[in-house]
Amino acid sequence: MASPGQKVVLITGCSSGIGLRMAVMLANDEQKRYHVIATMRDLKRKDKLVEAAGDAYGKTLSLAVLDVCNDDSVKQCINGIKDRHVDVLINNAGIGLVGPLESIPIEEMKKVFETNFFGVIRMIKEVMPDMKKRKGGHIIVVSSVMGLQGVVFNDVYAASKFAMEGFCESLAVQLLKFNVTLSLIEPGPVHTEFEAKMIQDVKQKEYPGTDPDTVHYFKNVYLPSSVDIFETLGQTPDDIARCTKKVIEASSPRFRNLTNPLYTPIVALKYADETGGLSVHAFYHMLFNLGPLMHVSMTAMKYLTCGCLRSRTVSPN
Ligand SMILES: NC(=O)C1=CN([C@@H]2O[C@H](COP(=O)(O)OP(=O)(O)OC[C@H]3O[C@@H](n4cnc5c(N)ncnc54)[C@H](OP(=O)(O)O)[C@@H]3O)[C@@H](O)[C@H]2O)C=CC1
Ligand SMILES: CC1=C(/C=C/C(C)=C/C=C/C(C)=C/C=O)C(C)(C)CCC1
Repeated sequence: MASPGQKVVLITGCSSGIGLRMAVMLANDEQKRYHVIATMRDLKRKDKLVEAAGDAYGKTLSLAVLDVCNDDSVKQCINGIKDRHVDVLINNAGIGLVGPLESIPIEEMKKVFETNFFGVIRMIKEVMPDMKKRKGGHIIVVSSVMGLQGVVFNDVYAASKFAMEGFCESLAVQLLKFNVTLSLIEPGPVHTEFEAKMIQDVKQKEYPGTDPDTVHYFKNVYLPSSVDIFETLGQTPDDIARCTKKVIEASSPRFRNLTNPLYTPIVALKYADETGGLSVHAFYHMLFNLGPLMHVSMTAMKYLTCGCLRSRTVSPN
């Protein structure tokens, strides 16, 4: 239970990756300002978190079951908290989906929206009314740079994060009236199970219903570039946890928080040309023309800082 003066922080998806490191970092705050309720859908996966939390486990960190896709699970978890009082809600749970669109069953796409979009909404709907009543609270949503700029072969995942961005932009204005803050965390590539699951998934899949050219572009052009981007620009889950802690502790937290300055130019491109042509053609050129010749991430960085970018990207060829 939280001690007087401690903020109650509830985090979703703490069995691995970013959620796990956020829980550990906040629970080990030197000034003991937080009581962390680290949630996961399956407590059988708790060992890594418990080990990483060390002495904080059972003191400033407690565990609870929560599946963001299940109404009853969300209600039960929040009802189990003293006075249903959550000061900071961190919506972190999420799943990826990558591959040629033709090969992905609609059911799999719905699972992505059910987790990344409706999962967050389900959490906010449960916690927000109490925050509004108390005239205080902070809702954090782990979105992604792919919520701001789409990436080839990540069509549905990017769409789920774009949906989240629109939802949050709309809700943030109303919440301000109730002194409730809403912040988005926008990580670029991060080394977690998310990346490992993607690589594992790709190895197993056959891509039925997809023409050989598309499979070739996905496997032999996109994937090596993606691996290269992760290697060159990838952050650690601790980087994201540190950034999120700063957002929680800021006197006036920003609405959008990009975590990776190296990735920022890739996102900024769309704001340089409102027609959208610049980013579509720049990414085409980087992937299909420059990518196979050298490391795409190095090329991307040089390319994006080049003054003649616009004239080089009006035509894809
Ligand atoms: N890694 C990256 O490159 C980036 C990740 N992000 C975002 O960061 C967030 C965390 O991902 P990351 O740590 O990288 O990936 P991980 O796969 O390591 O962690 C995802 C977590 O979400 C949990 N989860 C999935 N579905 C549910 C559910 N229905 N209910 C509760 N928990 C669930 C997983 O639990 P379980 O163990 O049960 O599967 C796991 O704990 C996601 O929202 C992701 O979109 C954003 C930008 C980049
Ligand atoms: C291939 C490729 C790209 C890949 C970007 C990737 C792979 C980003 C991954 C982001 C993640 C994993 C976000 C998670 O939410 C760029 C840079 C757009 C440039 C064009 C070619």
